[in-house]
Amino acid sequence: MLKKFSHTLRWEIYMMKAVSNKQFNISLIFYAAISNFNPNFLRRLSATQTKWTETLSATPFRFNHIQFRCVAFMMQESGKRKKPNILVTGTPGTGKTTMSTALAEATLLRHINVGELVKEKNLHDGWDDELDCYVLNEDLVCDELEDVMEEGGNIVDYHGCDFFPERWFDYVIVLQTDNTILYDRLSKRGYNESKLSNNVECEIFQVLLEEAKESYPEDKVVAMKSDNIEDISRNVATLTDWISNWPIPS
Ligand SMILES: Nc1ncnc2c1ncn2[C@@H]1O[C@H](COP(=O)(O)OP(=O)(O)OP(=O)(O)O)[C@@H](O)[C@H]1O
Repeated sequence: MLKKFSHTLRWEIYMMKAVSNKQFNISLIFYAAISNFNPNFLRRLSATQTKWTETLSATPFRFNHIQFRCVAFMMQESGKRKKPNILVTGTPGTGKTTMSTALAEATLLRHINVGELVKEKNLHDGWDDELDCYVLNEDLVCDELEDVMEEGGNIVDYHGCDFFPERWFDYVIVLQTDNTILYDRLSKRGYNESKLSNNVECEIFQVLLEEAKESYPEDKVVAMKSDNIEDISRNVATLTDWISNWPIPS
């Protein structure tokens, strides 16, 4: 009896901490729901009724009324992020890494350079000689990022955007650069003629902007000019302002 009580109490303390830090996950939630909790504790947690109740009605779990509300509340809370996630995309050379680094310094958000991550963690299916780059494995990349994206507070930098889950991002920034400036930047990198013209054409036809508009709601997608240092400073200031005013969930 005493053993059961102390086990329950330990879980209650753990759950209270998890709830206040918003660090719970679905398995923990179900554990809570099917555990023998003190009704007062469950009542405290279930103060908020949510639309998750409809989802929960469809599950095979049999909850009592209080457990049901408790789980609904925690599921709703677990879907919220304390900090926004930002995707910075654009043709190679438009300045994604340069701007993301400066933005991460200004906001203390985490900068994730997907190209580097793919190399570092082997999240690819080998090297493409023709395109002169790794063939990214989208499933491996998404699996690798899922947990940190759920947490929030990430600046993801990649020259593609259509394979990430839409729900991950609060803002999608598409950097754009004047064609001749981009040509010069990519020549300095030593790109061969075919890679160079492919990328400049991609910029001329605004391929990344179209991809972003097709993959995310229009109000999340913003194009920003990135021709010179002043553009970077202005973009970083604008984004820092958005991030600091990003709604903290109640
Ligand atoms: N707004 C800018 N003004 C001046 N120079 C810039 C600007 N943005 C980037 N550069 C320069 O262009 C080069 C490419 O920048 P960067 O590596 O940030 O581009 P990227 O979009 O991240 O490229 P990739 O997709 O290949 O990683 C760097 O030498 C950087 O200093």
